[in-house]
Amino acid sequence: MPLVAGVDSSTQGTKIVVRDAVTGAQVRSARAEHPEGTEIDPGVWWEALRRAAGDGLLDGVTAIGVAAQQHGMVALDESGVPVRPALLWNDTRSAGAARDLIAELGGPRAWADAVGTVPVASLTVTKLRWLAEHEPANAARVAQVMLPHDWLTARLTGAAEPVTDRGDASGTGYFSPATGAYRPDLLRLAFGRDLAVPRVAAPADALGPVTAEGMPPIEVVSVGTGDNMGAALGLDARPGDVVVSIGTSGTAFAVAERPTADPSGQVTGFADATGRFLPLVCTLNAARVLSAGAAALGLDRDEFDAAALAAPPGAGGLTLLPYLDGERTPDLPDATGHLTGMTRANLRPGHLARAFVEGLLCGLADGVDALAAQGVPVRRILLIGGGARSAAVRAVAPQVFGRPVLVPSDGEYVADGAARQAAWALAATPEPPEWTATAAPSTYEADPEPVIREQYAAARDTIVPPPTEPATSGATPSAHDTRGQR
Ligand SMILES: Nc1ncnc2c1ncn2[C@@H]1O[C@H](COP(=O)(O)OP(=O)(O)O)[C@@H](O)[C@H]1O
Ligand SMILES: O=C(CO)[C@@H](O)[C@H](O)COP(=O)(O)O
Repeated sequence: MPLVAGVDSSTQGTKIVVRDAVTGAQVRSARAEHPEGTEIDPGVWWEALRRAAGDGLLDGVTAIGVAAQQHGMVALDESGVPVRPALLWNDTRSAGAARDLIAELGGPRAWADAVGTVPVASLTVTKLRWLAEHEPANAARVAQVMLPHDWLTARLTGAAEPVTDRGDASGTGYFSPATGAYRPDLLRLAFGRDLAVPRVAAPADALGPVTAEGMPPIEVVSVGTGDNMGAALGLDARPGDVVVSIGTSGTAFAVAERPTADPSGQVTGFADATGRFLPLVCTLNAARVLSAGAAALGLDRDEFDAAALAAPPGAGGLTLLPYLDGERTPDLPDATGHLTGMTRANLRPGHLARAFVEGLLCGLADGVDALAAQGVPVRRILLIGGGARSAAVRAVAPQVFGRPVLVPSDGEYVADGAARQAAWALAATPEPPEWTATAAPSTYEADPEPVIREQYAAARDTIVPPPTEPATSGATPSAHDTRGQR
């Protein structure tokens, strides 16, 4: 049986799965951690990949693909050496650059029309501006810019010409998913001059063999993609499915046949890994809200979940706005968390734990509303990512989203998507292979508890300014919307 491997190089770690190319059955898997931080030497990703791939994990593998955290700026000199550590998607130092770039192009709508996305600090284009302004000596040495998955794919193949896909390219801010072409004018606007960028390959292209020293002789490397695009492919998400991922980032996204262009900036109009589109909302605060809450309360994960589940919906009036690392959606890069509604009666560990779980989920429910406002159909919600392993998250999610929530069997869906792309490149078929060896998701149901989102919306609206450009494709701008209480 031919074997394929998928790599997920995400913020907190590298995960690799090896699957049967035909059925998709999982054969083995491994992971290696990344250090904390919002900038990192790309070599650390490579070493993590090699560690995870150790002990013969990739023996017998015929094709491999890499999906990685989106947006990270890997800026390289003439000889392909990084001029500085990569700035990651969750680094907010370029928030001022984002504001400047929006003004210089003529406002948020101009950006949404140009590239489907209004820049925030996460986008590569703003990091290039920051580099040009704050580190001119480094900027002067930059010859080419690429994304984390592009860099890892180039390390695997050793190819002189770096390659990317339209999914990951769509998160740069200088590529239009609607036209499928780079916007070198926007790169120049940000950086002041041209830079070499990777060639955008077709979704199922096969790039050639792995040539990296110390790696097994794998025949085919696929084009790879961004991690959220990888998850959509790994889950085989179809129109009507909204995936809510609780990893380092919180994301809500859906596969769409048409591009989106949300001038309110809440929905980023990305491309997917199959030739379609991937409207997406991303928050900076997700699974680590749970670990921060548990640490503050001196509880382990299970104790934290049990405490949250013992408290009532709405936590007796306690509400957390979980902007612990600043926030991206809503666009509040310098925000901190807010805990409101404290009384002597609700200042108890269980109520606090519940407020952390509810605050995290309400931010993502706002994201689902923002997708719906762009015309994205919401028929099923699929919950994935490390945070979806939490019993409290699984139980509270249907109360917050106001509908049942499906939790696919525990797995690494980003890595699975990269593996499925590798199998696609191997098969050279028009569509990705249908994998049959996937378990049915578990369904979590509960009565909607509108009080949770009402409290959250009231707290949020005291600090979130109304959008300067309202969302246009749907009914209501979501940052001030509690329609998720269906
Ligand atoms: N049972 C659990 N309950 C709550 N959080 C969890 C659980 N298991 C893992 N996590 C959290 O999930 C996060 C990792 O999720 P993952 O989706 O792998 O992130 P990323 O892809 O960004 O590296 C970590 O912050 C970890 O603490
Ligand atoms: O910036 C985004 C999406 O636009 C993030 O979703 C990153 O792609 C990082 O993902 P995780 O490490 O949380 O999976």
